[in-house]
Amino acid sequence: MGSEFEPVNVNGFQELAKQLLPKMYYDYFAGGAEDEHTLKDNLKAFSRIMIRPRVLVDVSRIDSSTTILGFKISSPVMVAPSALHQLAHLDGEVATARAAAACDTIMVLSYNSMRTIEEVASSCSGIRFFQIYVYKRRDITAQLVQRAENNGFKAIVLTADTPRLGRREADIRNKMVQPELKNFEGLISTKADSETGGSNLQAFVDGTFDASLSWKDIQWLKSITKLPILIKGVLTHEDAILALDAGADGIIVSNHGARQLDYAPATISVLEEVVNAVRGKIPVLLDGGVRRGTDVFKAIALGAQAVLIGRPVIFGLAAKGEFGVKRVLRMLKDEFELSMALAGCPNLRDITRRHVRMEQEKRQSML
Ligand SMILES: Cc1cc2nc3c(=O)[nH]c(=O)nc-3n(C[C@H](O)[C@H](O)[C@H](O)COP(=O)(O)O)c2cc1C
Ligand SMILES: CC(C)CC(=O)C(=O)O
Repeated sequence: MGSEFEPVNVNGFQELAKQLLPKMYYDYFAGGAEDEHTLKDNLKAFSRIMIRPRVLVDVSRIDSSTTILGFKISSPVMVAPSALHQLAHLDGEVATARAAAACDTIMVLSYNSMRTIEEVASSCSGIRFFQIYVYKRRDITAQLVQRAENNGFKAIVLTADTPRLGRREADIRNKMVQPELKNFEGLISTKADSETGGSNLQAFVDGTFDASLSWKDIQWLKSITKLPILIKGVLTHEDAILALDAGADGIIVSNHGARQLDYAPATISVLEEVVNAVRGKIPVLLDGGVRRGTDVFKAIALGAQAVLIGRPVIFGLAAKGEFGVKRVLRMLKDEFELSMALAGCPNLRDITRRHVRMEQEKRQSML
């Protein structure tokens, strides 16, 4: 199988990426924390949910578009923030941004991107959010937030699940080296030496990230930006309520693609808990393990406004650059629209809780 192999679903891009990338980089992108239990469960939990299709509904027109924080997107599949895109493809985050814009969806740019905020912003028009970690040097985080705001980014995504780096054993074995990050040039060194001789990511995070960050700091974040703030990494109803109380404008149910706390729950298994706590007051989004249009359908049925995809984008980028990312986004949109048609839901608002059956509901099946 050479690089001529043409994937027919997003998993095919992972196979291609594995053939093409150096092992150190493929493992960094694909891997999860420790036993990778949650990594597997993010996928398995989707497969435990069944769809209850309705028939004889007029589905001659399918509209999968939706609105997130007032921004219209062509389907509820967005690009999750992920670091270091130039390790997948030379064009890096610029290619990803162009693909997202061409597919009329929102890209969340990672704080740890390799192309700068300015390069991405000037590469094409498109709706973009900016993801942040908070550094011990808060002035640096504040400067990046300001730059994102000045460059037309529309929201800030605060990643809340990374006070320390999860233990990614493949990276430790491979002695993964994080390249220096251009966004921070002249501000802070993003070079780090591993004390144990393994991956340097741990040393980098320990040296720069502020592990004291807590709910009260949302007020600080609000004081430095006018942009709406989404909290990424919420997995419980308790934290959903705290996010609401802190004045968050949105929640992303996420376990960081199973790269942080292993044995954290699969995201789709806790989505409903968060949605019920939020009671429609702010949008709830989800990422983690979305690989099929049917996964998107299940997340929408359980109350998500949209989903984000991480690895599929990186694998599309690694395999075929901007074109590969477009293919991934289009495949998921097409598959999602097919699911909508086959389940009897012409619009997103037609997809309801009654269109899915969770495993624990099997015995009292309404089918
Ligand atoms: C290689 C890689 C790098 C990531 N980097 C970031 C990051 O910089 N910031 C962040 O908030 N999340 C990061 N994530 C997590 C993603 O935003 C997202 O939560 C996750 O990838 C979703 O799961 P999926 O890969 O199964 O779609 C990263 C994920 C991967 C795979
Ligand atoms: C350096 C890391 C914190 C980037 C990241 O979020 C990840 O690799 O999951």
